[in-house]
Amino acid sequence: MKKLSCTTESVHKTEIYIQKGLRDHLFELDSLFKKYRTIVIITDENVAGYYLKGIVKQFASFGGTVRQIVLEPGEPTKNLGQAEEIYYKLAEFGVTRADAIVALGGGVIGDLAGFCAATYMRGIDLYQIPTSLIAMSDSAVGDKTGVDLDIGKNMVGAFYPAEAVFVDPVFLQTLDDRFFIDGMAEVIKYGCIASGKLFVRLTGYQYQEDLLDDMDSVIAKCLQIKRNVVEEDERESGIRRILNFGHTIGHVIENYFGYGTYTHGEAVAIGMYNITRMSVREGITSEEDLANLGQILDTYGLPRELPEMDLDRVNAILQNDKKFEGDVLNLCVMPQIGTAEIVRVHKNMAIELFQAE
Ligand SMILES: O=C(O)C(=O)C[C@@H](O)[C@H](O)[C@H](O)COP(=O)(O)O
Ligand SMILES: [Zn+2]
Repeated sequence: MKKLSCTTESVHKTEIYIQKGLRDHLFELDSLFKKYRTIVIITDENVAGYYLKGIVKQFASFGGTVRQIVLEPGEPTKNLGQAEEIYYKLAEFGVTRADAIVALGGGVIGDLAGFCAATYMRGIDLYQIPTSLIAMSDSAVGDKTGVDLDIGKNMVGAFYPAEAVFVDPVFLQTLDDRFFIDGMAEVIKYGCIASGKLFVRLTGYQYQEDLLDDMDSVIAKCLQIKRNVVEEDERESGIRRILNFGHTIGHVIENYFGYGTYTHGEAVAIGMYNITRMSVREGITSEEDLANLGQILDTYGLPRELPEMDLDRVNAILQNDKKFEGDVLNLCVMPQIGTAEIVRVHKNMAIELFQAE
């Protein structure tokens, strides 16, 4: 037998910059960007209306060609057909492996543009400029890219690190209220799974303006937690599963009602509350912590009651969850606010998550 080993250069450093007003100072980052002949900015119509012109101008100052791809907003855009259209556009623009994609938008744009960056010519450089709270506090960091299939959320994708992520909370000033609240579900998730202090802090804001004022440090806390988890387990074979608190139920709801009917955050909020209801029944979590979780979801205007669903259809969707290991589903529960634990549930029992007590 001949034996070879192949060690690849898979360790990658993503720089994460968090600063109010950063979006007006991108032109100062010439050391990062002047090496690209072409930079393609992928965004959606809503974000383009507010910001594209200003951002293009700054990227143009690096001397290369700046191209734009503007997509319809919303989760239904995150599909393989759309990715294929993007590949053809990139080819038409003459994009090579020496060029870069900038994802300017929320979670949908970040996941889709990231997936195209990961797969076009087997990978070109990617930068993320998140403009929604969900993307700033969660999805733009951690290397997950992907698209939805009819049978499940994020079913096709790649772990693909960005070169850098630029977080500017000032973008949130133009974010629709429903999507601000949507992002708060992920922020609350970080309090639930890893920081009781963050959870308590989030209960203390009287007005949205106060929270917005503090947003750079709230986001920094979420991303610090996420960074620590992802550094330990990028490919989700262990601790990274805690980031999926509320997501097994959440992904089923998003898929069941059609992507975009419930926002991701709304579905995750229902998921966090109902998995916790189950863990109270199992004696893992106290009634008091469930009540505190319910209270904070109410305060931020997030839903928590399971909508009525046909259990056979639910079960069919549930079986495509990515947290299955063979017949066993790994579920994140919250023993106490600020802590997380993975419990293993057989696939025949998983449907109980959706059953009234
Ligand atoms: O980054 C992660 O890992 C997360 O679980 C964060 C989630 O908030 C995010 O929605 C993620 O995209 C879900 O991942 P998936 O693998 O369950 O599709
Ligand atoms: Zn999520």
